[in-house]
Amino acid sequence: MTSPYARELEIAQLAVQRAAILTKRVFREKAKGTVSKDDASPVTIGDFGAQALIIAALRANFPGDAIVAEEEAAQLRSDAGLRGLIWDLVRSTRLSGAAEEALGGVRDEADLLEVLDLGRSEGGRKGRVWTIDPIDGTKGFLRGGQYALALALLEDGDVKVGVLGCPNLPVDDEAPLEADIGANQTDEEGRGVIFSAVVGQGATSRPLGTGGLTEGKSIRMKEVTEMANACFCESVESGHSNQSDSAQIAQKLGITKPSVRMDSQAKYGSIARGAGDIYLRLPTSKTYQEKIWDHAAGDLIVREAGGQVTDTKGQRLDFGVGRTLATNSGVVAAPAAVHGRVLEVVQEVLGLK
Ligand SMILES: Nc1ncnc2c1ncn2[C@@H]1O[C@H](COP(=O)(O)O)[C@@H](O)[C@H]1OP(=O)(O)O
Ligand SMILES: [Mg+2]
Ligand SMILES: [Mg+2]
Ligand SMILES: [Mg+2]
Repeated sequence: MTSPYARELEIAQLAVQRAAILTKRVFREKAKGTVSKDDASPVTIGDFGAQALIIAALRANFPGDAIVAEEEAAQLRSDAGLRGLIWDLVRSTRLSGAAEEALGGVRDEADLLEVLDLGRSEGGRKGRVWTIDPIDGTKGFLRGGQYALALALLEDGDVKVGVLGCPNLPVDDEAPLEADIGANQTDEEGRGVIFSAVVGQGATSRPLGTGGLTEGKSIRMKEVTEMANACFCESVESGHSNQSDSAQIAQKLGITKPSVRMDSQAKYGSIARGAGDIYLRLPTSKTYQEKIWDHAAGDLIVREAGGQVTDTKGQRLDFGVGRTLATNSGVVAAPAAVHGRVLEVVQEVLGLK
């Protein structure tokens, strides 16, 4: 008997692997087709292309499922030049060998727009919903830092399958955390990893390849025996997480090492394999609502690796209330044994208790 969600996991990983071939191609090109979105955040031809390829794979394999994805086609309808660039990339990106046969493709430019807009579901508490962040950490991607391709399956609001493709993290689960890597290191041998998890089945890492999936290794969070030696991760962007609050929290916890700053859900993957210990995301504004695609895959991968993930109020992240985590505030992810202590100090510093 195959285990639950085996097919979803396989297709999700292949879809992420194929889309990562595209984002890596875009990174190597000088012109990344960067445009600004309404909220002034950047989006590139890599974001659109990767989203189209991932949705095409879901459409071919799970046609009845809803999809909540970050990007939409609107900008491409009025910009034929940008649309053409993305179409060229999408039609020429494939996995090697038989793996490609399991994944559907995009037929033409009109289909490209249609596929991108399949990701406009409102999400919610009912049924199967995939959530996609084609490039999480676009700013990191542009800088030559960390970024992730994130894909998760929710069922009735709970994360059942999570996949994170991290093209610029070391394959080696034992490799130390790097604060930042130079753009010229992104293509070096030994980088590119996929983290994955299925609810109740643990978490795994494997090299990010270009064809079929290679064998995975089970990953676990590291046990924190002494808080002083714990290593915590946070955003590079001070607008995404309050770095002065986190410095105070670290100090109160007796943590002596400086935080490691990296972009994207690579932070969740890194703590899940014990390269780091704690991930804090502390609100910088009262009005910003975290998006479900920025957390769903990472949340499950960390929990399946022995971690606990809550918001700053101590509540589980609730992926069933729509496209955003409207009822949550920030993120506190840590090994289960020390999560309570970390949360206590977070609440002290943020004045929540
Ligand atoms: N004010 C904000 N607070 C928290 N996260 C934000 C904020 N603005 C944007 N983000 C999102 O944070 C994510 C990156 O997180 P990190 O800094 O940890 O890598 C991105 O998905 C980004 O969204 P966007 O995709 O719109 O840029
Ligand atoms: Mg994101
Ligand atoms: Mg994104
Ligand atoms: Mg974005």
